[in-house]
Amino acid sequence: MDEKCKVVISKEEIADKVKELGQIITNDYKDKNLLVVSLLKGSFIFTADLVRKINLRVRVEFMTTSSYGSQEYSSGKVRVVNDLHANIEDYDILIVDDIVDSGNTMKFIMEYLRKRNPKSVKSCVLLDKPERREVEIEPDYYGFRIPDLFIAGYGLNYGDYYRNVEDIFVFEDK
Ligand SMILES: O=P(O)(O)OC[C@H]1O[C@H](OP(=O)(O)OP(=O)(O)O)[C@H](O)[C@@H]1O
Ligand SMILES: Nc1nc2[nH]cnc2c(=O)[nH]1
Repeated sequence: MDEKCKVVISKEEIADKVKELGQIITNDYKDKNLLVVSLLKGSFIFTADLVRKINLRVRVEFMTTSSYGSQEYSSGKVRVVNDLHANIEDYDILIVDDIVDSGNTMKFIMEYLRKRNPKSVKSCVLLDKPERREVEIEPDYYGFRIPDLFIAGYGLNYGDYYRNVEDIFVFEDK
């Protein structure tokens, strides 16, 4: 990272929060049949950390969704680039994503998966940006509420890069 970047949430704060979320989810899902559905690409790092803090027998599957392309605003059109092919009727689904911003992605995917008759569908995101909401949706679990900043790092991209940065940061000149 260079001097034009400012850390918004440090890797230490993220690690503490992920551990806390893992403990809450462990408790809430102890009598359920948990299937984590991770929305790529942005959630790959959060999912990898979160599922290791869930102390249960958990199945993990992935879908790839896209609505931003290289832009800083949602196109409003969510594309399922790679679908989930498993039969999910016996499972309690927890959709895991890095961020809820406009809400378009999470709302669309929750409705999309509900049509396949799972036992339950809930959402878990590390970041919630409520000021930018375009549709009505509240994540069931979230790590941090953040203001209207376009952030990167910890899985979130800027252009096609920066997903590997350990902290969550903003470019100060953007
Ligand atoms: O609430 P929304 O406005 O829909 O924004 C949230 C979505 O935007 C990002 O995905 P993106 O479409 O950029 O694809 P990516 O996962 O490949 O980064 C992010 O990973 C979420 O999935
Ligand atoms: N990288 C990145 N992707 C997003 N998708 C929705 N909001 C954001 C954001 O603030 N940063």
